[in-house]
Amino acid sequence: MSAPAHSVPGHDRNPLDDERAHLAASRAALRAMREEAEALDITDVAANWVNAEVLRAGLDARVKALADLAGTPLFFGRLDYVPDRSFHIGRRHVHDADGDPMVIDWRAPVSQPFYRASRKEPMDVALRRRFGYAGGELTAYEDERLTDAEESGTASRLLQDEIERPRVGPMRDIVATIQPEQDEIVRAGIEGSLCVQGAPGTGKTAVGLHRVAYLLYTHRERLARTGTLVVGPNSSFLRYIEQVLPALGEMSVRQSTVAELTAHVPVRAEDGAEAARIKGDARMARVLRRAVRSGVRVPDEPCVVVRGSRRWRVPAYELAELIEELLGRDIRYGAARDALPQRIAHAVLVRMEQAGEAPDDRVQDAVARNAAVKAVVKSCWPAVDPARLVLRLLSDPGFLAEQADGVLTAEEQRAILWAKPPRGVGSARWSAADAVLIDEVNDLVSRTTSLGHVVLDEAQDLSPMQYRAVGRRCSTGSVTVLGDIAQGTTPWATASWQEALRHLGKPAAAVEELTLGFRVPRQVIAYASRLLPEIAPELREATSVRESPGDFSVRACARGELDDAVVGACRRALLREGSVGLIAAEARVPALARALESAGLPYLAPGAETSEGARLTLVPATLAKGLEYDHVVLDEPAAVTDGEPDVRTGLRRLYVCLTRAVSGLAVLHAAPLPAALAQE
Ligand SMILES: Nc1ncnc2c1ncn2[C@@H]1O[C@H](COP(=O)(O)OP(=O)(O)OP(=O)(O)O)[C@@H](O)[C@H]1O
Repeated sequence: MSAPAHSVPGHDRNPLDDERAHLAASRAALRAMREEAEALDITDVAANWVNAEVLRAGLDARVKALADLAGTPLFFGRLDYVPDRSFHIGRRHVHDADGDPMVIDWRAPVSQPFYRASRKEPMDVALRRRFGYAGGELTAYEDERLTDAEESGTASRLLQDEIERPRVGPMRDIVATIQPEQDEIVRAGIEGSLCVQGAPGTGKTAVGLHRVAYLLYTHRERLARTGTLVVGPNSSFLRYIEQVLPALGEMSVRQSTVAELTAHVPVRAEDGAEAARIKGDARMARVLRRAVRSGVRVPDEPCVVVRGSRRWRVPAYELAELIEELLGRDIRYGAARDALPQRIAHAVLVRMEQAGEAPDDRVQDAVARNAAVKAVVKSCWPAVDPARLVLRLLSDPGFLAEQADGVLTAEEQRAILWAKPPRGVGSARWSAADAVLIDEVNDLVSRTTSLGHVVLDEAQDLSPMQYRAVGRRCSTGSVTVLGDIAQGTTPWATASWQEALRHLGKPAAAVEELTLGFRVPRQVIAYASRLLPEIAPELREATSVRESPGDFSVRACARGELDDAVVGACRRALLREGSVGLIAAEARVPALARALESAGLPYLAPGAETSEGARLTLVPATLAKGLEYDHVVLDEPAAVTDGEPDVRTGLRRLYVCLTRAVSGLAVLHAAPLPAALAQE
């Protein structure tokens, strides 16, 4: 590979000049494409006002997608195929006035070798060129001649610079530097569901977002119809990632937390760990299924329908057969309830025909709406209100005992019963886990609409019932599950991906592993990995592709000096380039906030966008997951572990906090460190 070049011997013209000319021409072509879209007159083609509005909205979206974002390179790479075909690769497709491509979308099949081709497998690529930019200006290029036996393969400087670049602001796309093992996940087919286990900073979130962009490009129409969804752990995380997909030209992807997906009631209470664990257990699905059907009964009286002067009688045993038959079928409770009046009406029609009448469909519909038929349905297959049903289950010990018999122990039942039963759905103090139970009942009553593809990030933290809630939102679509078992910090965190996939309803999904760490410096990841034998002994230690060793320090202070020392560490970190995250146990946040304020250091809350002018964020340990900062100051690890209900969860929380750093980590403590971290 040649180093970033500014001139090439033997050539009069600097290739950079040619590339700059191509960049200018591509920009002009993009401008022309946008102007053409803006100028399109739809009055002749749109038959009516509604059509015109739909067309206009589509065009507006197209014009927006054609914007030439200042500071974002229009292309970042080039592939020369043998013989003699060359493509520039960028975020979007650009063509000239004749329709010939000037820039190819990174997601197109011809772009794939940019990410995958190697000396071992050149994939017909003679030359791969990467471009370096400063702002929107092309400043360097780097060539790899994959079929040239003379050239030795060395690491790409531009790639390395991109990885090491200091961070500030929200998460960025990685489209110019997706690595081969990541690309395999990004471009995996839409039919198969996938699960990715990866250590901190291996790019799981980045890969998941690029995968959505890839699938939208490859299956545009299908996914426009069925929809896509990205599920993340909390709103500050979603704010951190929300600009990646729009930067890739994709505006239509919904991003949500599990809590938002299941927000059927206002959540006003928090469960204790034991109650939450039981409510999140998959056995609850059995209890709920039973509870939904608990009101179904067989009648002991016939149904008598009066029409004109005649009375038609369906005997009780025949009604019972209809109900038994519906119970035995695998259809939703609500669908069966809708079907029952038609079944009874059909039984009446059979009798009419036997009596020589010739009733048609309209008669059947009328009979189905007859008061006597409705009365049978009401008493034998009662309507179920999901929130009311869950309320009854959690407040009526007798009802719960009946539905949970043989499924939950008496002790478990006691643990989930409300101490003080609420008066009604409106006044109940619902917890997040209760909302998930209501979501399950909703689905038992009427099927939840499935999306085309769902990306589930930080998946290790979900309870089995939460997996089920996500699973029904992709029951006929596919899912990409991303997570790290070692970062599971809920009492119900999943122990194995196979189990999680079963609850999601995708037991056949392949489990892949990402192994290269892009975020955390080598020394820091080695330090954090000392916790692995205790928190996830089956997992391998993460690697780091970062060249710079990073700053790393652990400092013991006297108890009374800790706050000042932490403020001092933040000050020092702010002298460097990039964002600074002060991570601390929730209980320590108020004291540290006061210390920062009296020191005159302004700070942000997690999720608020960092900028050159506001680079320090005070992050409670519970919200650190998924985020990253150039420099991390970690306050009092013992307080972080003490904030969790058990030792393993505490150490896992600490592992998450230790692995947020991009360039440097300073650990400050007054209390003793956990044993694994205390050893020299
Ligand atoms: N191929 C790549 N090129 C450049 N940067 C990358 C690449 N892959 C990942 N990164 C960067 O590494 C950092 C970590 O990525 P990401 O947050 O996706 O990791 P993660 O596996 O989700 O981490 P965690 O488990 O801690 O949530 C991000 O800044 C991301 O942009």
